[in-house]
Amino acid sequence: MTLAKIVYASMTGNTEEISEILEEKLKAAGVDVDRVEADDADASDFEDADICVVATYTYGDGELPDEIEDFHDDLADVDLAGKTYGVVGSGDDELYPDTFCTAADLFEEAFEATGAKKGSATVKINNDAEDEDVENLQKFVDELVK
Ligand SMILES: Cc1cc2nc3c(=O)[nH]c(=O)nc-3n(C[C@H](O)[C@H](O)[C@H](O)COP(=O)(O)O)c2cc1C
Repeated sequence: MTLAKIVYASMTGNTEEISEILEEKLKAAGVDVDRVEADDADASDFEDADICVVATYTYGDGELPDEIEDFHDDLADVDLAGKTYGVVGSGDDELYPDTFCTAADLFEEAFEATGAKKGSATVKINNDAEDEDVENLQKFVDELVK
């Protein structure tokens, strides 16, 4: 069976909820899911997954949250050739228009260096997921599993 691993960072709950939506939709598509908070995850965990997903908010001035920084940096040391990856970001496009979801962009760059194939365009969500975002997350999952 196909295994997806979702690693997420969330301070106030928006990204955690997004990761739960992703888990639910992947399971509905017949995929086994392992969803782990960044603090408890290691980049090498992705080595036994078929689909690798990161969901992260953006902090500071367009920065990675502290708790997912090591995970991000350690992706440079893993070989994910043959696997599919996808990234989802939560940010605030009104308060931080110039750095909206840039942590998600940093993960996309890191994944590109692992040899994994991008399964879907990065989904960027303004704070918590609304109906339109949930539809975009469904498309994201559909593309990752096909
Ligand atoms: C101090 C601070 C800095 C932030 N910086 C950014 C930023 O640079 N870019 C952005 O898109 N969002 C930024 N945000 C907004 C959060 O990423 C956004 O509220 C997100 O939904 C939080 O996710 P969470 O509920 O999973 O913690 C910032 C929030 C705080 C509190």
